[in-house]
Amino acid sequence: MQVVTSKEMQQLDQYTIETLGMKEELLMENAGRAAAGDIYDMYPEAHTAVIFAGKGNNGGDGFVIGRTLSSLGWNVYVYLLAEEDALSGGALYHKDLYRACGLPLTAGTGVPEPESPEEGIIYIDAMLGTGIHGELKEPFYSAAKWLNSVTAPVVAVDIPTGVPANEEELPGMAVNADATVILEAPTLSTYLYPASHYYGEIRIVPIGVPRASWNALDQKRQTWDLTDAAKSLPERTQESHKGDNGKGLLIAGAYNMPGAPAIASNACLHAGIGLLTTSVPASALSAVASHVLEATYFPLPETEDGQVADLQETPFPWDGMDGVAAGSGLGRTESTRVLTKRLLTETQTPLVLDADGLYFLPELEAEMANREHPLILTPHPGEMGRLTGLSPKEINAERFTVSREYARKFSCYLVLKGPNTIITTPEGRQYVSTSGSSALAKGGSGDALTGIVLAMMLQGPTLEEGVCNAVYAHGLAAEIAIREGISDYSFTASNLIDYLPKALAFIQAQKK
Ligand SMILES: NC(=O)C1=CN([C@@H]2O[C@H](COP(=O)(O)OP(=O)(O)OC[C@H]3O[C@@H](n4cnc5c(N)ncnc54)[C@H](O)[C@@H]3O)[C@@H](O)[C@H]2O)[C@@H](O)CC1
Ligand SMILES: Nc1ncnc2c1ncn2[C@@H]1O[C@H](COP(=O)(O)OP(=O)(O)O)[C@@H](O)[C@H]1O
Ligand SMILES: [K+]
Repeated sequence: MQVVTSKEMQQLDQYTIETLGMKEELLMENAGRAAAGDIYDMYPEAHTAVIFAGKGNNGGDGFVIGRTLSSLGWNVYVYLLAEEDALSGGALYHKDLYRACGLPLTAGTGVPEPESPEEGIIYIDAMLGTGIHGELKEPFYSAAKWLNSVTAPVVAVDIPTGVPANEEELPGMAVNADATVILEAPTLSTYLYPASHYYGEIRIVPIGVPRASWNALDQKRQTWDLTDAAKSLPERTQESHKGDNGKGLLIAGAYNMPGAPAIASNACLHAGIGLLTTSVPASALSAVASHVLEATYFPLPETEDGQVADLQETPFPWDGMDGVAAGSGLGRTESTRVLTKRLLTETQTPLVLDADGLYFLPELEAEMANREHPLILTPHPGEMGRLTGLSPKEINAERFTVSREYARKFSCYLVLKGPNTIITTPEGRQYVSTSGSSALAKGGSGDALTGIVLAMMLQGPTLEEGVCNAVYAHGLAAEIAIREGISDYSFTASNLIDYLPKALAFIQAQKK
């Protein structure tokens, strides 16, 4: 599923109408019909739709939805928040058709009187869609406020009115929908927070935009969902041996941080790696090994307090590896800086850096730029802030743009974590993972992700797909755990590791 900006959506629309010759009214008919069908299925007990329509195309969709739901047996009322003569194009055509069908319409700039709550009423927000600019003006401001006060379900068409489509700051007022029926493709704000909270349940309906229109659009941003994971996750062959499934080296931890390497190692092993060597400061080894039986170990020299030390001459076994991951729990000492520099310059395989492994990168930009082998960085917004000099708030407001600029600048794969983690390739292709749960907002979740990325990037089929699958499976494991009754209070990275086998089995089952 492609993810677009409002401008890209307009280009798609324009190509379909002007170049391919599909009538605007027909495209709107398709859109409204698809949305109405979805709303009808979503609320089998409902019998009445109260639709708030604007004067643009979002309002035009509202008239089609009204007419369609009426044909399906519902009572419908449209409140047009504009004078009737303000409409033009497809919206005017569908308003006239709605009226010609004898269906009720109130036009003007007032907001309807509040009604007593009644079972079976659905409010539909078809006021503004991707055409919004800036703060909501009247009468939409009051109408949005009014819709936010009703107890009945509110379904937004395409975008909740007031929410910008792109990476813009949320205005003071927006419709807080229970569900949003997105037409054809989601826009950026669907996957940006806090904007995404306003969407409620996300439902995406195809509206029949021809493939030719999509092919003409130069855009490289999409979701990564169950279908993508199932399609790309390679089948394990009967005759494979451990060497075929990737040999990885994980460098992590300290005497007082044995959890990070233990979690990352277990996650890596459960995500399918053939052979794992875990490298931890010597005094942490027995604690880690007692939790991870399947790894082999490469102890690191350490300081008196059990942190990595003096790694300048350490003969790391990376020559025999297919991939290396480093960072979690290493600390931010000079030794970590030395290690990070050696990793960037000496490893001849894909390299994953996370947590403390990201800390010294602003001092090692030349080494990053000169690196010839794939580099995969997995920062959370705080770490991304350190890499870019921006605040986490600024990062989250422009997650797509910030990730793309950084990944292209340093030719790296960037996994910007958070709800709807974004994976960006060195060429600027972007994937938004649709899996995840707020249960993951706990120490250790990131360590688990590092391990899963190390394992899955080595499974392929390409590194890009492997990294996307790692992020997807990580989020799905948390979702399944919550679905099966684990409280999001209690959920830990250990639960995530326990549920990873179910998540992978679920993805594999979709292949059948
Ligand atoms: N792109 C596509 O492929 C399709 C889009 N359709 C619909 O078209 C919508 C976009 O339509 P439009 O471009 O006409 O735009 P909208 O219907 O979102 O709104 C445009 C109107 O809102 C006003 N407006 C903008 N910002 C405002 C603010 N802050 N306060 C008050 N009024 C404001 C503008 O002056 C303009 O009159 C989509 O969201 C979707 O619902 C569908 O009809 C068909 C297919
Ligand atoms: N609210 C949330 N919704 C979905 N995923 C989340 C949420 N909060 C955190 N995550 C995920 O959990 C992981 C946390 O990683 P990180 O912040 O590095 O944690 P730590 O370093 O403590 O292990 C990331 O994969 C992130 O995407
Ligand atoms: K809307």
